[in-house]
Amino acid sequence: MSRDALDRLAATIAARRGADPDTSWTARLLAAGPEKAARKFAEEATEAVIEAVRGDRARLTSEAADVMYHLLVMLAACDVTLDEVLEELARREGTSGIAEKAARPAPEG
Ligand SMILES: N=c1c2ncn([C@@H]3O[C@H](COP(=O)(O)OP(=O)(O)OP(=O)(O)O)[C@@H](O)[C@H]3O)c2ncn1[C@@H]1O[C@H](COP(=O)(O)O)[C@@H](O)[C@H]1O
Repeated sequence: MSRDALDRLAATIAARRGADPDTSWTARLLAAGPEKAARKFAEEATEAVIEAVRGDRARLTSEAADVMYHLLVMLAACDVTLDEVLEELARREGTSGIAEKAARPAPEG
């Protein structure tokens, strides 16, 4: 999926806020709140993990698409934009993963 396609999907998800939950899965998830979206993301991630461990490439590809879609819905439910996530990835470019981990903000609460 190109960056354009990812942007279009994020825009579609944002536009579904307040849409009819009977006709839009995205609207249904957003109306249910961040916890539902987060649980659905975790469920889809687990399904992707299972396919990765099983080594089923085609099913992993399909589950990974579900994961990416549900990640975007969870971010939207939490008012975090795709641009913010991509900016964070860009900020990390060229730094080692070990140094980056040490510099991460501590979790709130
Ligand atoms: N990429 C997706 C996408 N991937 C998965 N899903 C939906 O995610 C849902 C969850 O899948 P499950 O198999 O877990 O469904 P389920 O078991 O019935 O759900 P639960 O009972 O567990 O809650 C299904 O209804 C899938 O259709 C998606 N729904 C929407 N999109 C994209 O979002 C756009 C807008 O969709 P709507 O909001 O539905 O108009 C679409 O055009 C697509 O581009």
